[in-house]
Amino acid sequence: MIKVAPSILSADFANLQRDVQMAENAGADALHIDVMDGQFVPNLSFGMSTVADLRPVTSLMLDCHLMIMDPERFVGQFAKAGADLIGVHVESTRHIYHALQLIKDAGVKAEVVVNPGTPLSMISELLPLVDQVLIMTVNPGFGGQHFLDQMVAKIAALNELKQQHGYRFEIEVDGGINDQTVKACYDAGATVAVAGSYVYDSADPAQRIQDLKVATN
Ligand SMILES: O=C(CO)[C@H](O)[C@H](O)COP(=O)(O)O
Ligand SMILES: [Co+2]
Repeated sequence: MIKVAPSILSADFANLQRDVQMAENAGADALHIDVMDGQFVPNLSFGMSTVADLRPVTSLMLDCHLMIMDPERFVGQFAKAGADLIGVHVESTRHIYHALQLIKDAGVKAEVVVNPGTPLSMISELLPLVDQVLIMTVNPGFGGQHFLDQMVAKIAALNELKQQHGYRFEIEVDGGINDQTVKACYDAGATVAVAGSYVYDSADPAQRIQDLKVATN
């Protein structure tokens, strides 16, 4: 069964505590927090103060997906705010290895993220270091986009590398996840699924979290 990390990008920001606690009560495994700077992606969202405010209201693991340029400038502050895992895009910095080392030095789980157009060869040297790899299944920046089917082969290729070398990282997928696409990702080797609009744009978001789990059971 896949682990589910609802993305609060599609939550009601005026009722964020309610929407986070709903996810926790519904059996979510983590909370996905999309941080955008208007530079790396053409959108703005949350910062570290949102992470700090959410920390005391949930015991869910806080999975912070940084879609910002030169993320090494901020990883210390996100760790201090209460992040449990910090994801940085390989495309967002000249010093990705250093950024991941900074995350680990801060005592937080480290994740490398790859955009749809970025080949896995860009992250091969990083695989022994990371706790999680995030394969973007949409172009980053917005919720509610369509899943890119071509990414299923990329997930399978990453899982092949994982098995071949005995790596222990989790494989997360993000973008366009619903009860159909989650199964294709799970079958290809994904272990964690982010879902924003599928969960929060529903009349019964708690049921949707369960639906994702049932689809991969
Ligand atoms: O990183 C993201 C966008 O850049 C979001 O996590 C993702 O898009 C979730 O939204 P949805 O499930 O609606 O596609
Ligand atoms: Co995300």
